[in-house]
Amino acid sequence: FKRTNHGQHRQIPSPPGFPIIGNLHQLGALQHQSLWNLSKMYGPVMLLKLGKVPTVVLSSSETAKQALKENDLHCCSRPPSAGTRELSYNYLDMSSSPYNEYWKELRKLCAQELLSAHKIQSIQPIKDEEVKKVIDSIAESASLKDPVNLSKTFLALTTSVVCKAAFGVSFEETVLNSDRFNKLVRDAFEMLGSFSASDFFPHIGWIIDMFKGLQGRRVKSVQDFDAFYEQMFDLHNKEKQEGSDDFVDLLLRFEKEETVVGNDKLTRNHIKAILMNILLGGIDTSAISMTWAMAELAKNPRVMNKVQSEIRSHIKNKERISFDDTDKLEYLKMVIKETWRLHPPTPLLLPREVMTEFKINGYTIPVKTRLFVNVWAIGRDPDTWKDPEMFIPERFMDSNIDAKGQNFELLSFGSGRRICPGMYMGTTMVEFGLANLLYHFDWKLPEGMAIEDIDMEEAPGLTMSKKSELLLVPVKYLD
Ligand code: HEM
Repeated sequence: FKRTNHGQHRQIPSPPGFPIIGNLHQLGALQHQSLWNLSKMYGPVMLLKLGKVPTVVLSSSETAKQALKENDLHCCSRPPSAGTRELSYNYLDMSSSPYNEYWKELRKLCAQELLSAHKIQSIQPIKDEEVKKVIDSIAESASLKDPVNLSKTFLALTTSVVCKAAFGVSFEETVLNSDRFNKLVRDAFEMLGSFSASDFFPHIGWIIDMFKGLQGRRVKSVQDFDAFYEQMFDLHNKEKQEGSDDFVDLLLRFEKEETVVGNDKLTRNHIKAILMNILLGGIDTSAISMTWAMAELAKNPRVMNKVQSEIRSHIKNKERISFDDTDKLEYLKMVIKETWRLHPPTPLLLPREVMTEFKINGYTIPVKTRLFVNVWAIGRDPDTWKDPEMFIPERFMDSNIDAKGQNFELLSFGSGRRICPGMYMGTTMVEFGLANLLYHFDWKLPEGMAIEDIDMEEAPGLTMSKKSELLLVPVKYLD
């Protein structure tokens, strides 16, 4: 890195580090927060050495735009990582595949066949049914005046919707509701979120991972998932339901038709890797978004009242909210954007790897540099946002800013070639889930709890969930 920068290039500002570990010790448990604090001293383009890996962190909307828009093609690959290699069947999935023909064709296939607006609208009956179950269960708690654990409720909701869309409705009782399946998903999230030494010390890190037992746990997690997928494929082949076209049905059809992706025919391993993306990309992010939104609403009764009035005046006395109803809820959409500004579910996006040298703010970013975009920091940048720490959805009134990847102030889904392909699925899930819970119930704090007691601490991990579970007491709105 030094050689490339020597003489002819300006040095990228960089905090001093130690030999071998570089700046690793400066990454706290909440990496986006540590990096934000460092960026206040070293600027919006900052170089860190994480173990052996040169890493550039971008912390302003302007520098994010230079990378993700003006130079996207130079930096839209992904770095190799031991954790994702195992879970992705050697990078056969969308999120960890390097930028190449295979990734381009896979992404196109998934965008058209699995995650298109048309396909997502076709799974609306699944959402309707799952949300209805949630409402019935909350109504029971309301009649007993019991608090509801909203963190768990949202996670269970998104798990059922994503799994039924992916694996089919008919296996709900036998497989998807089982403890075994829930544990599989939990373990995989843990693997992805855990610190892996081999990602920072390419030649010796695996030894540390082995001693820590991480490597063994990874292999076990993948083996368990593999067995689960095989069981699913068998069930789909044996008990094919007429007219059913869940994601597994579609992918097995592509396999049968010998569909070519990149240079390979689609195999079972490709299908497993794609399903892994759907599960790990789709479940957590939407549930986290809904939990943070409800926590902010509980903390801000004015906003809670305003969003509920909007929903209730639009829906009137209908028993169920339809998919189309949510489209008209402008203030709810602002509440969600404001939630994503302060609590982006993936605060550093997914890491990118530079493929060809380019410049940001006049600094040269060499090939193979790892790139993080600190979306969390950008959402709190006082140069962009007035009163950045305050939850004020009205800031989006009369503003064109949305989270679809063109406004670099709000990058909850990323931007450029690697932008989240599940954006429509995620957004509609969050809008629909929140609209229903806010329409059917008022929400009070548990007895003895004051607004100041709502804890907004974040939990460490690849995705940023609320550390303590959110408990609120529902009061039924209509009987
Ligand atoms: C509120 C919900 C969601 C949020 C906030 C979110 C956020 C993100 C972010 C920030 C990225 C990285 C973008 C980048 O590197 O520039 C990403 C990538 C990805 N997301 Fe999502 N996501 C959500 C829902 C979903 C859903 C529902 C799915 C699939 C069912 C999904 C699948 C993926 C995949 C496969 C990638 C990797 C794309 C690639 O590298 O080509 N996400 N998501």
